Amino acid sequence: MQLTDLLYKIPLLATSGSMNTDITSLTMDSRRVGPGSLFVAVRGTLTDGHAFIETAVRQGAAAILCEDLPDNTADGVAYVRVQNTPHTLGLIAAAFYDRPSQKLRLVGVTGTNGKTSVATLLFRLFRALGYRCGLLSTVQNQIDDQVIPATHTTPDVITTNQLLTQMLTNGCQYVFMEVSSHAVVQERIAGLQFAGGIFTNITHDHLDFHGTFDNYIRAKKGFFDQLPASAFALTNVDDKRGLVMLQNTAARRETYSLQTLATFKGKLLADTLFGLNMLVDDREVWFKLIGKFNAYNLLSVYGAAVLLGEDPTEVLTQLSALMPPPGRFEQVVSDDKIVGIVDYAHTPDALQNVLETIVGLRHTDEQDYLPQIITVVGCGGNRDAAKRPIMADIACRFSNRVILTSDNPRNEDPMAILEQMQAGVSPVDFKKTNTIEDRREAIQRAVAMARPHDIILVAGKGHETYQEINGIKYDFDDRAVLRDAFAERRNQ
Ligand SMILES: CC(=O)N[C@H]1[C@@H](OP(=O)(O)OP(=O)(O)OC[C@H]2O[C@@H](n3ccc(=O)[nH]c3=O)[C@H](O)[C@@H]2O)O[C@H](CO)[C@@H](O)[C@@H]1O[C@H](C)C(=O)N[C@@H](C)C(=O)N[C@H](CCC(=O)O)C(=O)O
Ligand SMILES: Nc1ncnc2c1ncn2[C@@H]1O[C@H](COP(=O)(O)OP(=O)(O)OP(=O)(O)O)[C@@H](O)[C@H]1O
Ligand SMILES: N[C@H](CCC[C@H](N)C(=O)O)C(=O)O
Ligand SMILES: [Mg+2]
Repeated sequence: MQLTDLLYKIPLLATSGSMNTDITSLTMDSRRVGPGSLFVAVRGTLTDGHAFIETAVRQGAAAILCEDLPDNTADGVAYVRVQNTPHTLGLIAAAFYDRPSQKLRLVGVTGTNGKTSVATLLFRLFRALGYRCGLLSTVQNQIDDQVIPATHTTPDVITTNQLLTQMLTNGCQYVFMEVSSHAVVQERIAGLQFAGGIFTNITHDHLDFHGTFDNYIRAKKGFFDQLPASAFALTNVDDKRGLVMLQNTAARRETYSLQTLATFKGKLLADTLFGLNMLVDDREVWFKLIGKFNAYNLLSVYGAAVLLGEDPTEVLTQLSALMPPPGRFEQVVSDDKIVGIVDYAHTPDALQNVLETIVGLRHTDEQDYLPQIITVVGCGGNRDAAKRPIMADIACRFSNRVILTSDNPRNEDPMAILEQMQAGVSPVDFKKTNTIEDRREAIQRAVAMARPHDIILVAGKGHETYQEINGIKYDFDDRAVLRDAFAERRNQ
């Protein structure tokens, strides 16, 4: 495609070289530049892509898109200066791939917690309703049955356009994707046309990246600000910031709630270890998911499906048969009835929700013995440090025993992270905590201390199948470790 076609309608600040150059690939990473590439220089958090313009030229780049032109330009290479390269990249990627997002119905889900759950449920629901579908999520990307590993919650905008193109080729009519706050700020959704947007909730997370909670709210709201008038914007009005999200959107405003008047109204009747019983728009339904937070997730999925034109009764029938996504309240039960729960709760709010759910379920158990709750939890390295003491405190408040351990230390010292977690534990709670840096040992210890009917929550990693330490991802799966520990207990 010619550079001039890619730049159609894009405000240019300066150009040099021929705009009729043929562009055969797009990239924002100099290491991927080849002959015919358009290299887009993006200022990142670690380095500045502008520093790699010369490298890109040496590797055969046909054109450079940047915010600052280099002092020396090379002959035969086109240079284009724009105000905002990541945003422009989104527009160019859409043009380069012939606007796949406009040819199918793309629905985005944003919020601190619940994005994967809602996007995955929508994907499974629409497949059950007979459509071919695509999914872009933290756990994995999917084109019908074909699984494509995911590296981010929201891929970069080039990858997204490539995947959408593949989805179109495979006949997908609907695509459901998670929209992380990082992605909004880094313009990873620029140029995508959404048919709908869903807001789940907003609580403490990622303050390392956004700086303040207000910036974090603004980032999430940025998704709704860019929705077109043809889209729907479906928000959770029970969340304090639910309506703020829709303040400036051009999209049709719709709401869901378990507490007040809304377009889609739910009422929780029962929350058990076997599932949720709810009234959804006055119809009584049993779902296989557990926990009040999932009542919200289900209600938003139902609302979105109805807004996309599906029959409410059919939607509820199919939805009631769906299982939770991997690593979300996933149960591993021992022969002697210790209940292991692996959950991706990696924020204070998620941890509290899951533990409140477990406390509630525990009381429904008809044993003489009140089961104990043992929580194994850690916090990721190179991520929001402010949540560490808070999560440790929450774990203690809702559990009988807590084992603090590692969760993807990345490039940080695991013991330093654990000390920051310990700082959140009150002196009274301290005696119920242990700190075991090695996550496998921590889970084994929890299993050793449990009695039949006790509940072990292993929080933070959910579906993850690795533990990342100093840039290396070692095989690690909470579910497998729990299963092994249960098997060992049986053999003793
Ligand atoms: C903090 C963050 O979001 N970082 C992302 C960002 O990296 P960055 O801004 O630090 O990039 P950089 O390394 O400074 O490089 C700047 C530019 O120079 C380019 N470069 C760099 C080196 C080189 O030799 N040549 C070159 O051209 C890079 O390709 C980049 O375009 O842009 C990169 C390229 O797209 C991403 O891979 C990277 O994700 C990192 C790996 C990451 O861990 N991100 C997490 C925090 C994230 O995005 N998480 C959210 C989910 C959060 C949630 O739970 O809600 C997600 O959407 O996954
Ligand atoms: N609607 C919700 N409200 C609060 N907590 C939730 C909700 N849905 C799920 N959770 C909790 O948050 C955890 C993560 O859920 P999920 O993976 O769906 O969120 P996410 O927004 O995709 O997370 P990420 O930002 O890592 O992509 C779950 O394991 C559960 O503990
Ligand atoms: N999407 C989140 C996932 C965190 C999961 C947790 N296991 C961790 O590694 O901190 C992030 O990248 O911040
Ligand atoms: Mg997710």
